Parts: sequence; C-alpha cells; structure tokens
Amino acid sequence: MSSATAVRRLNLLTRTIGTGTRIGSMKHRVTVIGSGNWGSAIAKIVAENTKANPDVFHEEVKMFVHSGPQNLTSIINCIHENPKYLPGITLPTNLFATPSLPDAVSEASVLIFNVPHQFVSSICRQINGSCLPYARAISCIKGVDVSPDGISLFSDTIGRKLGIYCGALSGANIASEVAAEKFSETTVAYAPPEGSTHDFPQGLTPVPEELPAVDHVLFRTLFHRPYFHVRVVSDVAGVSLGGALKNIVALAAGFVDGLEWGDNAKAAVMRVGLLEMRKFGKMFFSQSCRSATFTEESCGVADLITSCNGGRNHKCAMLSVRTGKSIETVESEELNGQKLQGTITAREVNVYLKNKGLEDEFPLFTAVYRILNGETKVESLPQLIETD
Ligand SMILES: NC(=O)c1ccc[n+]([C@@H]2O[C@H](COP(=O)([O-])OP(=O)(O)OC[C@H]3O[C@@H](n4cnc5c(N)ncnc54)[C@H](O)[C@@H]3O)[C@@H](O)[C@H]2O)c1
Ligand SMILES: O=P(O)(O)OC[C@H](O)CO
Repeated sequence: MSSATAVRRLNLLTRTIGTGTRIGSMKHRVTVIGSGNWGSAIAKIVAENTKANPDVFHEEVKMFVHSGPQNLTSIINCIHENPKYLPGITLPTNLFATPSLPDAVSEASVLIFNVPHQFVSSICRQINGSCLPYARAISCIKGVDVSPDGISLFSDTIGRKLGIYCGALSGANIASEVAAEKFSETTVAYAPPEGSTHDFPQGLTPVPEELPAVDHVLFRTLFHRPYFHVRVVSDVAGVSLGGALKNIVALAAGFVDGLEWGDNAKAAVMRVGLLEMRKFGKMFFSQSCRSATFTEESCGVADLITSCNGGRNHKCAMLSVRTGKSIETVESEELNGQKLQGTITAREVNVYLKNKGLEDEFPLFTAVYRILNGETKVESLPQLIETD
C-alpha cells in the first residue's frame, strides 16, 4: 500500500469513529476534458491511479474527445490508443473516451482540464450547467486568459465560468516522455478560498461529507506515479504563470538555435526569460504569486529548461528560422493537429503590456512578439535584450 493510500485510509477510519455513519463512503469520479498529446498522457496517469486507489476513486475515468472529421472516440475505445495525438502508447482499459461534454462531466466530482488554451472558453460555455456544483477542478493548461478587462489565470477563468474551484498542474513534462513512463516531476497547486470571495460571493458549494476530502493528499494520490513525481503547493498563480510564460521564452530559444548561435546564446535568453517570468508574476499577481515557485518547483525553471530544448514551441521556432517559413506553416506541417501555445501567448501578453505602456519592461517578451510579427529580425535579439 502506498503511503498516500495509508494516510487516506487512516483519515477515513478517523472520520468514521464517533459518527456512527460511514463518512467517506462515496468515491470520486474523475473526468479529463481534452484528449490531445498532454490530455491523453494525463488521462493515462489518472486512470492508472484510480485503478490503484479503489477506496477513493471510481475506477472508470472518462475523457472528453473533441472529435474531428474521423471518429477518434471509437478508435480510442476500440484499440486503447490515441493514434492521432499520442501514437504508440497503450492507454488503460478503464479510460473511456466520449464525444459528449455533458456525458463527460455530469457525474464527475473531479474535472481535469487539458485542452489548448484557445478552446477553454468554448468548452466552458458547452459545460455550463452540466457539472456538479460541488465539483473541483485542476487546469493543466499552459496559457493566460487575456481580454479587454485584463489578464486572468485559466484556473480562475474556469472556476468563474463554471462556479466551481479550480487549481493547476504544470511542470517539466513533455507529454511523449511522460507517456513513455520516463521519469519527470510536476507541480500541482490547490488552494480553495475559505468563505465568500469576489468569484464565489455565496462561498463554494461544499464537497459532500460522504466523499473523501478534496485536498493536497487527494491530488497527490490522483497524479503521483513512480515515474511522475508530484509536489503539491498552494501557489496557483505561480504554477500557472510558469507554464504559460516559459512558452514565449522557448520560442526565443528556438530562434537562437535556428541561427545556430550555440548554447551560450540560448542560456542568455533563458536567463533573461526566467527573470521576466518572475517579474511578470510579481507585477501583475503580487497578491497571490510566490517568486520562489519560479526557481524551486518543476513548473518554473525546470519547465523552462525542458521546453527550451525539447518542446514544440522551440522546435517550430527553430525550423521557422532554418526554413524561412512562417511559424504557423511549420506548426501545421510538423504537429499533425497539435497546437502551439507560445505564439498566441506572446501576442496576448504583448496586448496586455502594450495597453499598460510596459513593453520596455519586458524586452525579451516584446522582442519575441515583434519577431513573430515580422517587425524585427531574430539577429537583433542581443541588442533588444541588452541592459545598461
Ligand atoms: N503536449 C505537451 O507536451 C504538453 C505538456 C504539458 C502541458 N501541455 C499543455 O496542455 C494543454 C493541452 O495540450 P495538448 O498537448 O493536450 O493538446 P494538443 O497540442 O495535442 O492539441 C490537440 C487537442 O486540441 C483539441 N482541439 C482541436 N480543436 C479544438 C476545438 N475547436 N475545440 C476543442 N478542442 C479542440 C483536439 O481535440 C486535441 O485534444 C496546452 O495548454 C499545453 O501547453 C502540453
Ligand atoms: O511542447 P511545448 O512547447 O508545448 O511544451 C510542452 C510542455 O509544456 C513542456 O513541459
């Protein structure tokens, strides 16, 4: 028995004694919303853990599939593999794909959001009214939600739109490596508010007492594997921003590699990028974001390092410089339907900084945006990030 399971059983026993009723007699149902490269890899992990922890979770995990022209749902359920987005990886037989969002979410007490960030609003619109009022969610999405009203974390956007609390998961996690069970670490952040807040004026709907408590232990039980080590923290803003902003830096690293400028040049843009990530968190999320999250957790510097070497943003930026094709053309030629997040995030972050008159405070983020926009050349990067 794992230590997490032992703690869970002890909690259950403690809560049973003295009440006469078996509090904790219900189990959580888990649904993953998204079935792309990372969506499928996380669904595999979660399904492995629901099967390994039958006292806490229903074994069956549902995975929402946004079906394209081919019927991917039936293929996944038939061959237990997602040949489009995660080929060559066997998915657990207790993972069931469904093309219906209401079917996927209606009974789930734990929702895992894992879609490219440009689709979150439409997914939430389709879900609204279908999910349980006491459901809790985790966002694995790497992006920020920029609108004319300002900037928001996707965990907050999901929480606000659905009226449920949402935490975050992010780390140095290239999906194909995690799916092949090569060792990696991740960071989960979960810190539901107590009482009423701006987003929850009536307070959160409590999780029924018959269900195991939704807390750090539960999320470690749900995500931790021998090959996927989880640290659970409370800094949802830091975890979310690390995952979103490193994608802009990974584009810069790819540009530099495309020019074959070598490891020193790449290390320089990574150093400047990490400082801008931390500064962004301090400047715009000062109430909630912990600077140390960027340097101490997998979701910060570790994700920056892996993304600047083996990520899709890095690869497409590098190929774009090498071939002279636009990054959007490279994305559609190379990724077979997978989506870059860095290009959209660079543009969204620039809109936000420009509105605030703060482009010069973030020279690397601004340079990446201008390169993508054709306003400046990659060769100008050193001057653009030079400080006095
Ligand atoms: N792939 C990775 O290595 C990785 C690792 C960690 C985090 N992430 C993050 O996880 C999130 C999801 O990434 P991914 O790799 O699973 O996706 P992906 O890049 O594989 O994109 C494909 C997904 O987008 C969906 N999709 C396409 N059009 C859609 C539409 N109109 N509406 C709804 N969905 C649509 C597809 O059905 C599929 O699920 C992203 O924010 C990404 O940055 C990815
Ligand atoms: O392939 P990317 O660039 O989307 O990055 C993948 C993951 O975020 C790495 O942790």
